[in-house]
Amino acid sequence: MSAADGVREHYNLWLGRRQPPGTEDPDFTRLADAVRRLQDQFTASRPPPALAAHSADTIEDLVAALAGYQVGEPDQVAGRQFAAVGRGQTFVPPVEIDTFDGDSVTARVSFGRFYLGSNGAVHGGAISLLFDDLLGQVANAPGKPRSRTASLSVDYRRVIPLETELTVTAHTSRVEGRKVFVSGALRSDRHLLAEAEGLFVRLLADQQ
Ligand SMILES: CCCCCCCCCCCCCC(=O)SCCNC(=O)CCNC(=O)[C@H](O)C(C)(C)COP(=O)(O)OP(=O)(O)OC[C@H]1O[C@@H](n2cnc3c(N)ncnc32)[C@H](O)[C@@H]1OP(=O)(O)O
Repeated sequence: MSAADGVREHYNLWLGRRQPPGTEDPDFTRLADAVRRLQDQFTASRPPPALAAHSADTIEDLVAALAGYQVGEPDQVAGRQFAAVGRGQTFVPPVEIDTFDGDSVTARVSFGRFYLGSNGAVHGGAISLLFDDLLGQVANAPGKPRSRTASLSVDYRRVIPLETELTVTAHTSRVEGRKVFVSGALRSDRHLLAEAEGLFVRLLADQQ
């Protein structure tokens, strides 16, 4: 298997996996962290018009500079910086793994201002996003056949606070043929905040 195939094999599957050799990109990871901070600052800011216009000019220059370096999915580095919290991507909130035994994971997460829904609460879609990504990683743990989300159900038990360190857990609850059921929970230090049940269906050869 070539190095390129090795990267493809691990396409966006990071939990329990090492960074494929030769794919580390610390400068890109730093860029992703900066974009993430930009998302938070942008969402929270109310700049005067001149600063808004100047910021737009600056970002448009950056977009133009990056336009010359677009690559296809096999060569993408975003989301594949497995050693870094946030993985060099800016979509899923950064999850810091504490334990993972192949079937269950415990981790910490904090939602920045970018993920605000309203009235101080994290957007419900961001919670589903967190669960889909983490439960999906458990379903696709090393050595397991590839699977995709068929169904994801989230129960929102309490308002989820921004900018607060929370604990997120997930574990495989059962496997029935091609169906892998993964459960998840999000907790503060005092409360259960949300729970999720995911069904991940193992792919057939022609669905890979
Ligand atoms: C290359 C792969 C890479 C993996 C990506 C990793 C990225 C990591 C990113 C992180 C992770 C992010 C992950 C993501 O976000 S993955 C992205 C979001 N998900 C998708 O795009 C999946 C789209 N759907 C499909 O492709 C097909 O529907 C699949 C493949 C899922 C099943 O279609 P297929 O034709 O193959 O199977 P089947 O229909 O015969 O069903 C089989 C069994 O399943 C049961 N069933 C099915 N659906 C449901 C349902 N909704 N509720 C309850 N049950 C359901 C069904 O009754 C049957 O049960 P049984 O009768 O046998 O008992």
